This record gives sequence, structure tokens and C-alpha cells, in this order.
Amino acid sequence: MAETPPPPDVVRSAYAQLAVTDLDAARWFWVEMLGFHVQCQTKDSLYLRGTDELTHHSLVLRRGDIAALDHIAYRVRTPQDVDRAETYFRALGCQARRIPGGRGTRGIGDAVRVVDPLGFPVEFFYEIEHAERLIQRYDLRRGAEIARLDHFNICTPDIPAAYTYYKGLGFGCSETIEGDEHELYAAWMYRKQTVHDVAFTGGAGPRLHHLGLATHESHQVLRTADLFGAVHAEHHIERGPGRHGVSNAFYVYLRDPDGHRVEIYTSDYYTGDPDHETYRWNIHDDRRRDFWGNAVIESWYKDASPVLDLDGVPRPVTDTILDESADATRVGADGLG
Ligand SMILES: O=C1C=CC(S(=O)(=O)O)=CC1(O)O
Ligand SMILES: [Ca+2]
Ligand SMILES: [Fe+2]
Repeated sequence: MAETPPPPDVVRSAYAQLAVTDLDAARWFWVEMLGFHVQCQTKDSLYLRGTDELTHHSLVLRRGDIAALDHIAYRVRTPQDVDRAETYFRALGCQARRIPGGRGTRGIGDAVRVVDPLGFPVEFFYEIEHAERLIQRYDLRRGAEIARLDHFNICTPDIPAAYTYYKGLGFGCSETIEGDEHELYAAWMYRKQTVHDVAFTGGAGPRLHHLGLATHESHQVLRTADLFGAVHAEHHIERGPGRHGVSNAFYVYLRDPDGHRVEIYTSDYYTGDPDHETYRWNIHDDRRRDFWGNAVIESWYKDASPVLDLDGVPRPVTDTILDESADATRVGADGLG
């Protein structure tokens, strides 16, 4: 059997492109309320970045007929890693499409877009335009004062397959939720030296569960909830504020006008040592999802955004095990249906 070529050297989760059905409503939510900086806008798209982000964008909102994930994107370490990504995914038998700089997402150079083994549309790029440093432009801060994109959370029915695939991409595993027999319910995996760049929530997939956005302080998480309450938009608050067991982050989850879920997240921890050990939560530990034992609202387990294929067509979802040869059992999100 032919040797799998080396994977690209992924640096971090870098940006997501969401299709939204009402760009003005999305602007209110993501710019006015969350405080993203508008780096660039066209009549159909907004290119957004957080206060700490020094590159063109970490979120693109584009007008679309349906609310969906257009793609997630990982930055790689060198231009040669874009070539490696193309070779790697073709060797895995995945659809891969090269997108020369200037023909893809504004601000991004040469890239490759793939449908990964879990069915997700994923872009790998190196070149991205640098942007003005706003880190200390406190005069421009607004709303939740989003600092940066932190992670993607994806819904997939086969958590062991997701773990194996991302391990193959060189991701470490910071935390898991496991059953009494160590069946894998969820995993948090990283390339940058924090808890995760990507996490897996059990359920029908491929679907986007949420985008995780980092703020610097827990008071900004609380202020986010207060801001939505203040303008009688509390229905956008789905879960929290609270303290996570997994990651130890302070959090609140919101739903945007299209239902896309976003987490405002702060104060996780360093994972950069070469012998960093995975912390394993038991599925019966009620502190795992919320350290104070608060219940997780059902919609958090059930709802997620559809994803598009490389031609913008919604991808079918499945809730069966992707790897028929595996003896893994589909466990669902924390054992729910
Ligand atoms: O970022 C996260 C960190 C922890 C959790 S959990 O609810 O504690 O499992 C969920 C999450 O994946 O959104
Ligand atoms: Ca609510
Ligand atoms: Fe998250």
C-alpha cells in the first residue's frame, strides 16, 4: 500500500467563511454586538477580524440563499505546505481544488480547498495580507471586544474517525470525554499551543457546531450577555455564561440571526510542551461541560449549521459511523439519541 505523503504543517485555525441570508442583520450581530473590526466590505461580503488579529480576516460573512458554512481554513507554515496539503489530501482520495491567489478569498494568496475525510470543506493557505495593528486601539473597541478566532467545533457521527484523521494532521489532543470503557464521546485537538483549534461534538455531520472566539477577560463574556439583554435580544443567548469543565474556559454561547452558533470564550491554558498529557473526563462527570454542574440545553446538542461542498451545494449529513471497518459504536453527543 502506497505510503501516505507527509501532512501539511498546520499552524492554527485561521478563518471561517459563513453564508448568511441577511448581511445587514449579520452585521448588527457580529460587528455592532460582538465588536469585530470590518477590515473590508463589498456589497455581498464582510471581512472581519478581532482586536488582536494582525492579518486580513478571521471571519468572512457572505450573502447566501441559505445559512451554511462555506468553509473553514487553517493557516500552514510555508508556501510549500500548500503543495503538501494538495498532495496529502489527493493521496487520501479527497476532492482537492487549487485556488491561485486573487481567485479565491480576498486577502488570501495561493490556497487549496478540499472536502476532508469527515466531509467538511476546508482550505489550507499560507499567504494572507497583513493588517494594521489594532491591539492597543482601545478607542475602537466595541461590544464583546472579540480578540481573535480561537477554534472550530464540528459535528460528526464518528468521533474516533475524527480523532484519527486530525492526529494524522499532527494535532495534539488536550482533553477528551470518554465512557466507562473509554469510548470516545468528544475530543479537543490543537496545533497552536492552547486547548484546541478544533473540537468534535457527536451527532449527524458534517455540520458546523460553532465558531469559538476568544476575549481577554471573563468580564467581556459577562458584558456580552448584558449587551444582548440590554437591547431585548436575549433570545440570542443559548447557553451560559458559565465555566467549562473541559478547557476551564469561561464561556457564553450565542446564536446569530441565521442560527449560526458562536462561543465567546476566555482563559483556557497552555498545551505547548512536547509531552503534554491528555486530560480525560468521564461521561458521568456532571462538571465536564459546565464546571458548576449546570445542565446543557438540548438545542446545544442538537442544532448545527449545514456545510457546503466546493461548488456551494449543501452536503448531505449522516449519523452513521463513517468507518464501517471500525468497531466504534456511534455514541451521539454525550449519549443522547
Ligand atoms: O470550546 C469548548 C470547550 C469546552 C466545551 S464543554 O461544553 O465543556 O464540553 C465545549 C467547547 O468545545 O465549545
Ligand atoms: Ca436563551
Ligand atoms: Fe467551543
